Amino acid sequence: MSFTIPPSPPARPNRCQLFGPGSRPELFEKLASSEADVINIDLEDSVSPADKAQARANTIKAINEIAWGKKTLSVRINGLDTEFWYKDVVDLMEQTNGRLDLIMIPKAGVAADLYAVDALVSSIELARKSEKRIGFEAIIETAMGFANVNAIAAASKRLQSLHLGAADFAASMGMQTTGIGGTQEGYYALPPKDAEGPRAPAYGDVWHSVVSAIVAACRVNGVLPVEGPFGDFSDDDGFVAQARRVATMGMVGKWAIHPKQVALANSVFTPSEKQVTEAREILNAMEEATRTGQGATTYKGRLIDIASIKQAEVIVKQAEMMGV
Ligand SMILES: CCC(=O)SCCNC(=O)CCNC(=O)[C@H](O)C(C)(C)COP(=O)(O)OP(=O)(O)OC[C@H]1O[C@@H](n2cnc3c(N)ncnc32)[C@H](O)[C@@H]1OP(=O)(O)O
Ligand SMILES: O=CC(=O)O
Ligand SMILES: [Mg+2]
Repeated sequence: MSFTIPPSPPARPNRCQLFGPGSRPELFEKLASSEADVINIDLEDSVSPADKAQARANTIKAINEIAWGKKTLSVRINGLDTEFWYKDVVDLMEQTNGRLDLIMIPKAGVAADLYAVDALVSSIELARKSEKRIGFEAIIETAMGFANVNAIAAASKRLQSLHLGAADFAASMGMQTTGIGGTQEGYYALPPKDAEGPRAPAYGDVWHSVVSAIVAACRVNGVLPVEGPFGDFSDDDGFVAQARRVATMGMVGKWAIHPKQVALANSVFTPSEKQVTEAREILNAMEEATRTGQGATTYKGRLIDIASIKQAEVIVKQAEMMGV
């Protein structure tokens, strides 16, 4: 271990974040009664420019009037290149009753984007003598955000989670696709021309490098790494495959852009009984090994050692936090 110990991320479940446009108030009660851990009311790209002011007013009313229970409540503000964002922040903070938990900053490109929002939020909190400190979420969804992900992850003490926004990311990177998340038709390799057997395409994971960069930046800075949208809500298997891939890579949750995706995300990001049992058995086996002076032993025919304790603890801690 380095002499520098990374901070721990917030200890709250973040398996699924359900989004709904601020311009569709008929959805708000449905967001509140869903099984998602986090609710994101959107003022950005799901709201047309003509509806921005009304969506903001709807959102403020909903924060104040709806019973959100134990949910983490977040609002995605407009980008820092727009005329809307400052008023999103000011009105949300001045006109709500303290129930708002997080502000989500889209298209974060440089650390100073978070600094700017932090300065505004801090000033409003000071003026209002507010005891609660609003947290931030930020989306990595541009080439610039990808290039600066480590600085962004370290930019503000308010930052609680970093997200991959596949749609804007694809556009910003000039990727040849209109698909939002998941396996992309053009990203495949073929076996060599003279290899034996059928020449079936093997699809690769086009999001792998940015997911990996986000996870590492988050883990260094005590921030939760979260996967963004999967646009084709008719494809449950595709959603689950994408979610399982990023869960295996270290992400803790995924967005739902339709209510049918909530249970899918919750099932992937809640450790299964089998995983938890296995993790506990590994911890027991290592306890026994330590008692007999061994650093390494075998479990189900495979090597486990002191590093296995840390791996197993990740799963046990997740399970304890989620009450499973
Ligand atoms: C892509 C990049 C991004 O930035 S993603 C993040 C921003 N986007 C969003 O917030 C979009 C969120 N989703 C939506 O607006 C809608 O789900 C879309 C995809 C447009 C589909 O809406 P709609 O045609 O009403 O769906 P549906 O008829 O299949 O609905 C079935 C029942 O579920 C409800 N529903 C729908 N969407 C939500 C939602 N987001 N949250 C909660 N409930 C939702 C519908 O009202 C409908 O309910 P009921 O069965 O009539 O009672
Ligand atoms: O904001 C999300 C995205 O995919 O773009
Ligand atoms: Mg986006």
